[in-house]
Amino acid sequence: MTPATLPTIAITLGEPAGIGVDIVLMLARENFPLRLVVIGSIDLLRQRATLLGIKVELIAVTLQDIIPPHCPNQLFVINIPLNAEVTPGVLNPANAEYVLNTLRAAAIVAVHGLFDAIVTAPVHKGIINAAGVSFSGHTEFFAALTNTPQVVMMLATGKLSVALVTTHVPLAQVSALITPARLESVIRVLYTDLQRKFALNAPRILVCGLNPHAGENGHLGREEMEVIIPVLEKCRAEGMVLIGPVAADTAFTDASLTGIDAVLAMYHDQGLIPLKQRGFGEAVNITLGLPIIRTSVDHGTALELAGTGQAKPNSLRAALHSAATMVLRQQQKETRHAMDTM
Ligand SMILES: NC(=O)c1ccc[n+]([C@@H]2O[C@H](COP(=O)([O-])OP(=O)(O)OC[C@H]3O[C@@H](n4cnc5c(N)ncnc54)[C@H](O)[C@@H]3O)[C@@H](O)[C@H]2O)c1
Ligand SMILES: N[C@H](C(=O)O)[C@H](O)COP(=O)(O)O
Repeated sequence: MTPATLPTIAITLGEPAGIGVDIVLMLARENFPLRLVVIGSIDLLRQRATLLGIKVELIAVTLQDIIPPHCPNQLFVINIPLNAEVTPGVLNPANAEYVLNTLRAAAIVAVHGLFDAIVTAPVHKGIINAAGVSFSGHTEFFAALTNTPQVVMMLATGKLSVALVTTHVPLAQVSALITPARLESVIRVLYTDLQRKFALNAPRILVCGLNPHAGENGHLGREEMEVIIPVLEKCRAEGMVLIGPVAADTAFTDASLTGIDAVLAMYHDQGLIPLKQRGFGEAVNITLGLPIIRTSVDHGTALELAGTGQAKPNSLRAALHSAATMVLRQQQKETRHAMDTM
């Protein structure tokens, strides 16, 4: 790979009192073939680097600057100033707007093609809401910012990829949200992005039921018969390979997962408990359906570890790698397309 084709990736620091800052600094020590730009507070990076004893050169850049390939112990930073001083581990609603500003800046640069992808460090949903801003997650925030009607949250580790029909909603609302229209559009986004972003020509998707034993023919719940089965039949008629709805309790056994490219779970914990059981700390969160490439870590802000040096950067490393792979795949596809049309 020549330097000219290296992906340029923007990485947001997330909640300033959390471990996002720590793991970005830890990763900066490593060598990887990318151009990396951190979007966040340069003062915060400096203070946390001192606390952790990490020697790193922090270089402020603007959108006009050309970003060189990453060198260990060096970070290029688009500085977004904090609103208040930060104590590691201590949340402060005064910095909620700072966090949102980093996300807005990242989305803008990615949408305008200045950077190839965004990787996000974890934010604290509760403190943003406590500051008076309704916020349920990056997934929904980036969907709204980019006017994307349907996005899909998918987490992946090793050979297991799990996508969700509903995301950050109270459990009591899940059933009402599983409508034929939502399920069909989630399946279409998942299917298309598995093809586009993961180079799977004919993805095989295992679909979980909502109820115990996938409803037991309507005796334990009717969502399978009234919503899930009709939608699967409609999509199958177009050639999609959709298996299910299967009982979710055995959907994640090795036998059930054989030959499966992704599992579609009906709600957050149905899918993410087995996924994180398998690979917590190593998995990647990918937002499908967006006009930009966005990945993230599989963990939260771990406030108790901020500034201690105990946080592990593995999921962040995996998120960077996954974003870079998708960028390179897209570049190759565009090159092939350009050559085909010459
Ligand atoms: N991508 C994101 O922005 C994201 C993802 C998940 C959770 N969150 C948010 O994070 C906040 C805290 O969530 P939580 O407490 O449920 O989960 P958490 O992931 O922060 O912590 C769960 C456990 O895992 C440990 N842990 C987490 N990351 C680690 C790492 N990199 N290295 C070592 N140990 C690690 C923590 O110490 C804790 O014991 C919540 O506001 C939640 O919404 C954000
Ligand atoms: N649901 C995710 C998880 O459990 O890892 C997490 O909350 C992050 O979601 P966003 O990427 O939407 O912030």
